[in-house]
Amino acid sequence: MADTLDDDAVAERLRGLPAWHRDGDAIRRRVRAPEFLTGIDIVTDVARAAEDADHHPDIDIRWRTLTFTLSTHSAGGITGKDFALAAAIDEIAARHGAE
Ligand SMILES: C[C@H](O)[C@H](O)[C@H]1CNC2=NC(N)=NC(=O)C2=N1
Repeated sequence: MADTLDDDAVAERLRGLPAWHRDGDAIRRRVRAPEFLTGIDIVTDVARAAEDADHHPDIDIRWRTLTFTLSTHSAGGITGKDFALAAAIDEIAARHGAE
């Protein structure tokens, strides 16, 4: 099981991923897709990355706005796995022209 990161480590890593913020035991970002179906493509690509990593986000879809929430449930907090998937989500969002 991955170790949870302490508050300072979470804050330090968030500085490298400015689209993300902390909410309790999770990190979260909103992605605004150019079109609804582009948002669904983003969700599909994130789902594939999540399966590859065996680490899965909570995803909220509202028209063109996607919200991704990452936490390591088995560890009861935020771990390096969450930041690795966060970076992958940033790359996928950028590739699809999302903000
Ligand atoms: C057995 C498998 O590795 C676990 O159930 C994984 C699957 N995906 C997961 N995703 C997230 N976000 N947290 C987990 O603890 C987790 N556990």
